Amino acid sequence: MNIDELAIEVEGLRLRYGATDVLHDVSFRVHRGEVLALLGPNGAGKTSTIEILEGFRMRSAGRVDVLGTDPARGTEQWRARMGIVLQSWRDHPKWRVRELLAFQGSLYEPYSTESIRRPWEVDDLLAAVGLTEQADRPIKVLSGGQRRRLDVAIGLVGRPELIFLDEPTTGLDPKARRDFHELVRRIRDEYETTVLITTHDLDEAEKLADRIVILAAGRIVADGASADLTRQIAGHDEVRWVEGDEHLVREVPDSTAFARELFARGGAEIRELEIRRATLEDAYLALVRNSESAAVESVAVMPEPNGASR
Ligand SMILES: Nc1ncnc2c1ncn2[C@@H]1O[C@H](COP(=O)(O)OP(=O)(O)OP(=O)(O)O)[C@@H](O)[C@H]1O
Repeated sequence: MNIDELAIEVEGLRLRYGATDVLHDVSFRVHRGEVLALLGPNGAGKTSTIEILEGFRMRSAGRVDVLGTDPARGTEQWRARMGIVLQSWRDHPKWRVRELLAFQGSLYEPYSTESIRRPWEVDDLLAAVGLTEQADRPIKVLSGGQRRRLDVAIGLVGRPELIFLDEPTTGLDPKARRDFHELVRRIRDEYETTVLITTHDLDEAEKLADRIVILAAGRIVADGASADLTRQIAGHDEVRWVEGDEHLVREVPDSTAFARELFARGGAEIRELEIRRATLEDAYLALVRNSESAAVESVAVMPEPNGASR
């Protein structure tokens, strides 16, 4: 894999619905083989951004390049190199799981190449998404989580080089969610698939993504590895303790040094010391709050990485 190759490049993207700007000057890049999580509160512009990248929505301004092509001029051949898993499930109640995947897969046969054999063999794909037992069942009898796995399988059947996953784990139980995370790691590691995932689950973003981009009110407010976002934006640990009758709380940059000083000063008086490290959720909430209270400049947390941090 050429780690310097870009799968997605977005520069100065703007989108306007009527008189309202919903994306203002959005710029980010995704390297090939990287997992990027796009986070942001409801209405931030995530789905609009993804739809522009997929070629389903026209932008108002800016430059967009996805797998070497401007999505506004994407051909069928270009589209066949991408997989898409939408938020809503398209109903095919009478089809059986295997039949549907075989049919969807057949659409990709003309796009098979020497290096990427399309489609994904159905039994292997069923095993990869954990639907082997449901292979011959009609879709209407699947549980919500099983349907979600089928959505993911439909997104993968064409062996995409780039897959868009819009809130893919909504409605999955913890075991299915963990299986799904393993599947994403596998398609990245074994097939070098680039993954762009939107989620409201910060834990999921932290576990899965090489990099996180946070969008708030149509602007990028952070772009970096999750550990860097947490450290550089939230940056402070919370220290709680009881001294005499008083319950005290401080936010400090270095909790170890603070605790040392505290004991040196207070000695036997200090009880119930608790230290809580800032989490990605703290960083996220701080950023979204800032962006709501003021027009914040984009925060480049990390220099553009030389590829995925694995
Ligand atoms: N067709 C449309 N016409 C007018 N406004 C729209 C249209 N589609 C979306 N919007 C507005 O654009 C903004 C961004 O919407 P978008 O769906 O991209 O947000 P999102 O980040 O995906 O939100 P969620 O997390 O709720 O899915 C919202 O304010 C939404 O109301």
